[in-house]
Amino acid sequence: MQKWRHVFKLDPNRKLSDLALKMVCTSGTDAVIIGGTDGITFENTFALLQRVKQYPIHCVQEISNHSAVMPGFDGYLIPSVLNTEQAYWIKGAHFEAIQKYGHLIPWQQIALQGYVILNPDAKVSRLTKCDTQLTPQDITAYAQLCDQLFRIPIFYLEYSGTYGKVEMLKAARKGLKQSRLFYGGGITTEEQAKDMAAWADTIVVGNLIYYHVERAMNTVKWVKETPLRKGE
Ligand SMILES: CC(C)=CCC/C(C)=C/CC/C(C)=C/CC/C(C)=C/CC/C(C)=C/CC/C(C)=C/CC/C(C)=C/COP(=O)(O)OP(=O)(O)O
Ligand SMILES: O=P(O)(O)OC[C@@H](O)CO
Ligand SMILES: [Mg+2]
Repeated sequence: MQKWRHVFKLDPNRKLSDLALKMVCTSGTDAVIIGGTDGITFENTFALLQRVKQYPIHCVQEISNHSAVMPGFDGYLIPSVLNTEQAYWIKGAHFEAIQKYGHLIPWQQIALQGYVILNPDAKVSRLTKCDTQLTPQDITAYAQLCDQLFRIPIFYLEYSGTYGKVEMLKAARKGLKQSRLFYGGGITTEEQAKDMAAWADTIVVGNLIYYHVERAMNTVKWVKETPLRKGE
């Protein structure tokens, strides 16, 4: 995870042809994340994991509900939503999962992600009732909260389904010292990929795989050829 520059996120609740899956897994991306907001079950997660396992690519699960928790992944990403008032999405679901699986949890393979979700129309925003009306100053403060106070290893700026604002990414970068900065949301063009890759350590591409897989393949090179800027 410390070296990831580009990753694809696959949704077990969406159809993907064998050819498209092969393209994703042999694209040169650094890892495949399996997860999504709704309709995620043990069965569809298991089926997708088995398909991805045919390829020599790191595959991690991003856990969004208890019933899909599954052994066999190379690692686990656990979201915690920072810009919600609902404690359940910050730590409540996590408490329940630990009560259920505590004795089985491979702690060394787990990383927490501090999410700030900024697209009000994404399913994940509606689910977690997050406050998306944030200023760049708010984003810098959330980044500091994540990094300096909570010491969470990943700060994830999430625009799922829509392309975000570079200014928000710059504001996040300002507040970070240790945490990695993930950006995900609406990347479809070379310019978008490069503009975000200049500020984020890791770029996550999801939806594009499902409607234009050839273009999604290009995002790997667009991101990887972009140098990372750490200051203005
Ligand atoms: C051996 C064994 C059993 C191994 C596993 C052990 C293990 C790792 C146990 C789990 C420990 C643990 C603490 C789990 C946490 C459980 C949990 C349910 C946490 C809550 C996570 C959370 C805040 C979910 C809310 C939704 C969310 C933030 C999802 C992240 C993914 C995301 C943002 C997807 C984007 O949404 P998408 O579906 O693409 O949306 P659009 O359709 O709108 O684009
Ligand atoms: O699906 P897109 O909009 O590419 O976003 C990627 C990822 O951040 C979703 O959780
Ligand atoms: Mg999605």
